[in-house]
Amino acid sequence: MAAAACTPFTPQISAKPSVSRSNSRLHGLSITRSSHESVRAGAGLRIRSSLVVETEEKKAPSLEGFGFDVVSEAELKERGFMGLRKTKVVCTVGPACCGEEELEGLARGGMHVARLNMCHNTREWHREVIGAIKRLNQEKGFCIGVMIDTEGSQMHMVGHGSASSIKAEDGSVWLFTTEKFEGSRPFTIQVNFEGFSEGILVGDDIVIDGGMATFEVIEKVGDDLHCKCTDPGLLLPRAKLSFWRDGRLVEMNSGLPTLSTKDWADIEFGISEGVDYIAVSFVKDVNDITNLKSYLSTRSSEFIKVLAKIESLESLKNLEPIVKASDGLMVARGDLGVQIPLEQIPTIQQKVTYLCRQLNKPVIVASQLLESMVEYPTPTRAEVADVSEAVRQQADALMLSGESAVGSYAEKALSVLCMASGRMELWSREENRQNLLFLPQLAETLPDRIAEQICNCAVEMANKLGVDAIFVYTKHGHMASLLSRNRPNPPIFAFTDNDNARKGMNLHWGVTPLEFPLSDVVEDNFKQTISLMKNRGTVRPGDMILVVSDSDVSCSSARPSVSQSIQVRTID
Ligand SMILES: Nc1ncnc2c1ncn2[C@@H]1O[C@H](COP(=O)(O)OP(=O)(O)O)[C@@H](O)[C@H]1O
Ligand SMILES: C=C(OP(=O)(O)O)C(=O)O
Ligand SMILES: [K+]
Ligand SMILES: [Mg+2]
Repeated sequence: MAAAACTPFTPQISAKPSVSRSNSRLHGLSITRSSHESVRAGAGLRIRSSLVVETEEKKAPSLEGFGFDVVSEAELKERGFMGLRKTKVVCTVGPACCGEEELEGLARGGMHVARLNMCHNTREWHREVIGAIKRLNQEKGFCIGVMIDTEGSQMHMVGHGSASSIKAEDGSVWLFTTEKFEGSRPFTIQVNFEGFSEGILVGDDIVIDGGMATFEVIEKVGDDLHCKCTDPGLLLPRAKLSFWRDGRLVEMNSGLPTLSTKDWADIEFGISEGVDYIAVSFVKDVNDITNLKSYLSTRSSEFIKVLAKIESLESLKNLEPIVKASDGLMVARGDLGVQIPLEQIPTIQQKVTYLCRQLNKPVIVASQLLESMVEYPTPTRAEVADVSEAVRQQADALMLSGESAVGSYAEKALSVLCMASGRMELWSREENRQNLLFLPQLAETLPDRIAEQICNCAVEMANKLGVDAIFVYTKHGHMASLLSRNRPNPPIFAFTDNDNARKGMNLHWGVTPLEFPLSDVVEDNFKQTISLMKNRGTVRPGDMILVVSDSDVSCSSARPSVSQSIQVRTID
C-alpha cells in the first residue's frame, strides 16, 4: 500500500463476525478467480506465485482474537507499509512517566517495551506500573512488552553524606571505607562491599562514574584507602567506582554473585507479575544466563526472554557464548563506560550489534542516547548522530533511560528517537546502504536449515520483487526472527496465536507481531488474515505480499505434509 496513493478503503465485508477460534478455517469465503503456479524446489520448499481475487465474502471473519496493536495499525494507515518503523524502542519507566496518562502517551508515541530498573523504587511501585501497562494492552489495544532489569552487584558508593552531588576539589584528600556510618563525615566515602581495596596499591587511580572525577591512592590503612583528588569533579550519591593501574582497569573479583538474593527475589516477582523480559545486569559469563534460564524452566516460565547486559570487561571476554545462550543482548553503554575507555565504546557497540545479528539475537543499544533531553526539550546534534549511527548499524532496538524515567520531556525524547530512526531507515533503503553483513548458517538439523534458507531466500525475493509486506505465520516467532535477521526492506507481519511469542517479537527489528488464531492450513491463514486486514483498511487491492509459513498440512489428509513455503500473492 503506497502511502501516497492512500484512498479510503471501503471494506467489502459487512456481515457480523462468525469464525470460531477453535477452527480458523474461513467459512463462506468465495474465491471467484484464482490462478496458481506451483514449483517444487528442493526439500520441502514450495514456491507458489498466486493471484487471488477475493470478493463477495458471505461472512466476515471474527475480529476477536485478531490483535493488530493500535500504534502499528495507525502508522500503517497513515504512512503505508514502507512507513512502518523498523527500529524498536524501549523506555525506562520512572517517576516522570509512571502515571497512566504518561504511560499511555509513551505507548501512543511508539514504545515497544517498558523497562523497569529494579535498582530503584519499591516492589509496590513496580507492581502498579506493570498493572498499568497490562491494562493499556488489554483495554486500549497496545502490545507493550514488560522488561525488568536486575540490580546486580557492582562497586559503588553507599553515600558521602549528601543527598545530592558534592564536588571533589583538586588536591583534596578523601577516605574510602566500608565502615558504616550515619549522617555525614567530611571527606569520607562509604563503599558498598568489604574487601574493595584488596590488591589495590598505592599509586592506583580510582575513577568515579567513568570519569566524573579521579583520585589517586596515597595510603592504605587496613582495608581503608586514603586518596587524593587528581581530577576534580562531581560525586553523585551512588556513584560507581573503578580502579586503574598504568592506564588499565584493575579487574576486581568482588566475590559478589551476578544475581544477588535481592535479584532472585526480583526475578520471582517478575515471574509472578508475568513480565516478558529479564535483563541481567553485569553478566560475567555464560553460566549467569544458563542458570537463570534453567531456573525459569523449573518455574514453567521458559517463555520469559533472558537478555544479557554487556556492561563489564568480563562480559566482553566471554561475549560469544553469552550471546549464544541469551535471548537477546543490551549494549549497556553507561556502565561499560566505567570499565573501558570511552573511545572504545563505538567499536564495541558495532561489534556486539553485528555479532548479535549473525547469531540471530535481538540487540538493544542503551544509555545516554539523548541524555541532554533529561533537562532540555531538544537534543544535541551529537546525540541525534549517535541515535542515527545505532540505526545505521541496524540494531534491533534503542533505549531511553533517564530521558523517560526522570526527564521532563519523555514523550519528546521518544518522538526524537522515532523520527531520527525513521529517517535513517529510509535513507539506508533509498541509498541501498544496508551493509551486507555475512550471515553464517546457524541451523544444524535439516528442518532448521530449511527454515533458515527459506527465510534468507524469502527476504532476497521480497527485496528484489519489491513486495509491500512479508507475512509470516509462526508459533514461537523463530521464522519471524530469521526473516528479521536479513533486515528486509518491507515490513514483516508475524501472526501468532501465542501471546508470549507475540510479546517476545517486540524487540525484533522490522517485525510487527499480531495475534491470530493459527490454522495448520497456510491457505486458510492467508485468506483469513488478508480478509481481516482488508476489513480494517490495512491492505488494499494491488498490494503484493510475500507469505512465509512453516506449517502446511493442506495436502491430502491421508498424507499430511508439514513443510515450509514461500508464496507471492497479489491482492486484487
Ligand atoms: N523506578 C525508578 N524510580 C526512581 N528513579 C528511577 C527509576 N528508574 C530510573 N530512575 C532514575 O532514572 C535514572 C536513569 O535510569 P537508569 O539508567 O535505569 O538507572 P541508573 O542510572 O541507575 O543506571 C536513574 O539514575 C534514576 O535516577
Ligand atoms: C543500561 C545500563 O544499566 P543500568 O541503567 O541498569 O545501570 C547501563 O549501564 O548502560
Ligand atoms: K539495573
Ligand atoms: Mg548498568
